[in-house]
Amino acid sequence: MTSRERAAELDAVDELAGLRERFALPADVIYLDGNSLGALPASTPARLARVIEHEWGERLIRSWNEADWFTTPARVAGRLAPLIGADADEVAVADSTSVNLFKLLVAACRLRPGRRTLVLERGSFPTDVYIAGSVAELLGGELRLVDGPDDLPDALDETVAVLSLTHVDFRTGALWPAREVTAQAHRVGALAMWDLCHSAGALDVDLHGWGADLAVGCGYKYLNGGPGAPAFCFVARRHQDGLATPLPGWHGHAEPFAMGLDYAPAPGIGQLAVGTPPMLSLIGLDEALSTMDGVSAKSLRAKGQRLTSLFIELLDQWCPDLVLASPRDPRSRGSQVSYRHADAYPLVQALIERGVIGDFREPDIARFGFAPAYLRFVDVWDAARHVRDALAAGEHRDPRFAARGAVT
Ligand SMILES: Cc1ncc(COP(=O)(O)O)c(C=O)c1O
Ligand SMILES: Nc1c(O)cccc1C(=O)C[C@H](N)C(=O)O
Repeated sequence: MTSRERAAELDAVDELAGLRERFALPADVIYLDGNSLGALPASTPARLARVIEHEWGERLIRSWNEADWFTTPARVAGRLAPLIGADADEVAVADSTSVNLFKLLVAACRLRPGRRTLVLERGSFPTDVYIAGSVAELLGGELRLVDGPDDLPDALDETVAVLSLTHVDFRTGALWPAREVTAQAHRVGALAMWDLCHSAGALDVDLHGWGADLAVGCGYKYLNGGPGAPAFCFVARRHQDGLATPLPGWHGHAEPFAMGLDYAPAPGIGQLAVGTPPMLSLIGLDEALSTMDGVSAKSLRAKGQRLTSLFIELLDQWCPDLVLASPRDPRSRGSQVSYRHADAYPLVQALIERGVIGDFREPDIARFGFAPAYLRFVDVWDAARHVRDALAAGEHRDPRFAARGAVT
């Protein structure tokens, strides 16, 4: 790929090209941070304005029934399920990923009585490790951390209740082979749980195909639900009879308005609801998922692989000294590309000033996320060009960018 015209040709034959206009992206920005906060769907402002002004403002409490607020979580779960290879009644949309990790890690230990070891990867997103550590402490169990796939045979034994892994490494984009690793956990009788924060909406997640037991993920990255949009949980149907949440809130009660003092769980996945759903955020997620209606996870994944491969190919040519931190094989990589660089922080700031928004992750990672729903191949070409030009101009050494100001 040597000319921008070839990138434009790829856009011309891209079957997902039409999706871009469903998003409201600033004209002067190339947005490579959809793996942290997804873009705004064009129809979300009007939908939320209607909900605020009419459903909340005019109809007030009546909207819980009239506007189907009570059934919205299940409806949103139904829209999300096909993107993660699950059935609608195996998915709950509620709370944050952190809270859902807590609910499902405790539930996993309860589904495997007598076992109290939780196995996680040291490089997991930190919240996963914090929550699992707390669950281990509360249950009098052990948190065992592995460094990678080679450690699994030693770490997995008959004491393990659950192996919980982040499907895509948030720093490097490296991907766990989910089907094989799920089977490995099952061979010792453990459950396999997947954190899909960096997968849902960009990768061909296939929870049924993998044989996964449990999963969590967030709604505000590639699913574009908006900042702090509710997260999701998945519990395979075969585990739902034995499911026992540690957070028995009234929205997960079989009869919330009976207001009885005894907790009776709602059937199936329903008990994973806890308190009142954040309706505005939830409806934001509903609207965002409606922009993906009919879009297959497979086609998103295929485009994401081509976008990331093009970025790597261009930077290999133009900046051969850059150290790729992501796997070269697109099948082993999520929808992001990361580079290690001594000046990664100022480099990212310089790029942001140029309108190319990626992010920095400690200690030395410049991270670029490629949301297949709204990025074009010409964006990839332009972004790579900016990386080349910023480095060539020494902008990463500009003292203006040295001080760590931004936190995201
Ligand atoms: C892999 C992963 N897990 C968990 C989280 C935490 O999600 P939340 O802030 O919704 O709890 C994030 C992002 O913040 C993440 O990237
Ligand atoms: N959840 C975030 C937030 O509240 C503020 C800024 C960034 C985030 C993120 O989601 C970060 C993201 N999980 C990551 O992979 O780094």
